[in-house]
Amino acid sequence: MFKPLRPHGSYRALRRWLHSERETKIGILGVPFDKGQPKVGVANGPDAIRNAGLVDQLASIHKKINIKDYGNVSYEINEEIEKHVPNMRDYVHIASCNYELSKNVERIINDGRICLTLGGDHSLGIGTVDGHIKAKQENVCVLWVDAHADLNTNKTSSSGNVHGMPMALLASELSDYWPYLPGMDWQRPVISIRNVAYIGLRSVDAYERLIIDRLGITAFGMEEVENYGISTVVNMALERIDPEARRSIHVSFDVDSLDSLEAPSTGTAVRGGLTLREGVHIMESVYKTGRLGAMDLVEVNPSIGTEGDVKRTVEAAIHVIMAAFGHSRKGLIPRDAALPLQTFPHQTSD
Ligand SMILES: NC(=[NH2+])NCCC[C@H](N)C(=O)O
Ligand SMILES: [Mn+2]
Ligand SMILES: [Mn+2]
Repeated sequence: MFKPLRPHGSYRALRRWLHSERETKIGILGVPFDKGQPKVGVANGPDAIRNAGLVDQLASIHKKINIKDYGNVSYEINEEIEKHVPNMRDYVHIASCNYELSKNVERIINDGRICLTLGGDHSLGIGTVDGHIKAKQENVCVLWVDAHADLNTNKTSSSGNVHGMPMALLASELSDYWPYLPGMDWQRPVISIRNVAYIGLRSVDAYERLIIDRLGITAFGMEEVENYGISTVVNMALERIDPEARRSIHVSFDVDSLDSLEAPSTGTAVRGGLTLREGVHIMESVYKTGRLGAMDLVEVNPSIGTEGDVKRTVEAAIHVIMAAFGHSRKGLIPRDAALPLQTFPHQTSD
């Protein structure tokens, strides 16, 4: 079925490879952006995650983790975009911020790092997927882990919130459904929807459902997670979007994919979602492929809920990120260390 990138050798060698320390270079990018949805607070997501100790925790996974924090993306309003686009709130901000974001993501990946983008709302997926594809010359597939499909166009959206639209802007099959978007010429509808899979869906608008069915989009909703189990679901998703196991994987992880009991501090929480264990399982599976190219962790809103809710949500986000970069619930074998058996006291021979 699904073939992880691995050295040749025995099953034991493969197991060892999967559960040992692996050189991992990470570039962290914060996007304190909230204009893709109406609630205040989500712009503080990146700093809430950093302040909870993200970098130290990542560094503690093992010694071969190399982390560089590139800080937060800042952008200036592109004055030439005076045109607004119907039913896209704060369009000018969306276009300007994602332009900077795409360039930053492209640069971080070209620096040889896996780009970890901390949101901010999910409209930033426009820039991160675009930058990833530019850096990898198109050879990218996307796993969109979300309660929502984020597949509305400005004609189908009932909210006008652009965080409900990024996938529709990225998909080449939907390019004819958009009007000309001033200031977005850098953004090509870069990816075929055949290279995209959803996991976690449970709040899908009518037109989004129509598009998913018409285009035959790979979509594993909560029902499929129940029917097959998360392990089979991730393997099937990767098999569909990356059958030859050679693409760079982009995971866009909306924290609202998790059940609202696990991640209450988010703008559009939906009950009945993934457990934290399932979220972690998804990222462990992606890590094992060795082909994670970029990950977004979006929609953490520290202004929603109690202090305890915020803490739980941020911790959940960090668990999911840790799994993506090699933290193993089984424990890791130090790659170079030989077992110092002679030093175990119970093994001395008398
Ligand atoms: N990234 C998100 N949380 N998106 C929620 C989208 C909700 C709804 N489908 C809309 O278009 O407004
Ligand atoms: Mn969502
Ligand atoms: Mn989303």
